[in-house]
Amino acid sequence: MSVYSFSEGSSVAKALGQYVKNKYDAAMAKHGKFTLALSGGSLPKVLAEGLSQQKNNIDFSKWEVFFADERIVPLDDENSNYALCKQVLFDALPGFVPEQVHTIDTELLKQEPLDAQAFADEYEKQLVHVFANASTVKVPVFDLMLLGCGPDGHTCSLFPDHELLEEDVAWVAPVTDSPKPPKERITLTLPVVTHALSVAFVTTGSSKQDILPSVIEDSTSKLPSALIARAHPDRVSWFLDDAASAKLDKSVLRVFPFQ
Ligand SMILES: O=C(O)[C@H](O)[C@@H](O)[C@H](O)[C@H](O)COP(=O)(O)O
Repeated sequence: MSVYSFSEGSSVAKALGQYVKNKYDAAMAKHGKFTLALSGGSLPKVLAEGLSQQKNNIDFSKWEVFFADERIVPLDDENSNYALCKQVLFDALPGFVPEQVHTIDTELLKQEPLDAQAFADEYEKQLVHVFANASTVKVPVFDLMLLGCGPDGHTCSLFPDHELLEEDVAWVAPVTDSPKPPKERITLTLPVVTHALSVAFVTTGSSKQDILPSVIEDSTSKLPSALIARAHPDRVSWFLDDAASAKLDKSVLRVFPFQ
């Protein structure tokens, strides 16, 4: 696991931009596109700042973007992860192809009562379509997952002690009891997240400093972020600021290698 900590948010953003560009280059060399899953929360703004410094080096039309989790709300709702990403990323950087940014199917919002499972099933179909040559593969393999980590150790919409941590069949699952509002969401499941070629957690601010030692240093932790980080430690990077990393043992911190 590579854990990086930076003195300020702008340095986290710059390093994240360099890291994503590096993963994008590797994916382009391998299969001519870049498959990415994105979380909401604070991540999109940090990512946007980092990518704005790389925009002349990246062809965003080659990006195939899914949401690692999404709230079941209209796409222009203030709670929509898509709405936030549209504002700071897809409209702000040149070249994103709308058909390659995969949103929840808002037609399903018309159904009463709301059927979260239907949203998950439809989103899984979009994954099947994009990862079509995955017909022989049990799980889609993303080039990169960009995730947050909540103060309770949750990531995506996978919450501590939740039954979804046992899910080993579905690629996308409904959540109807999210402790973080809104309650209704869909999320990629652990099998999908842990099969990604690379996973980066982007976590800043002092509200994260108490949980990070359990997530990063405790090899027995059952917290969702820890389960992902431990699945393939060599594929996992953490982008922290010094406020978030304050309670980590300094020996876990690495020097950021990309320039
Ligand atoms: O839709 C969501 O709620 C997010 O995808 C969620 O999983 C987020 O990544 C974490 O809660 C961390 O959020 P912050 O970075 O804002 O703390």
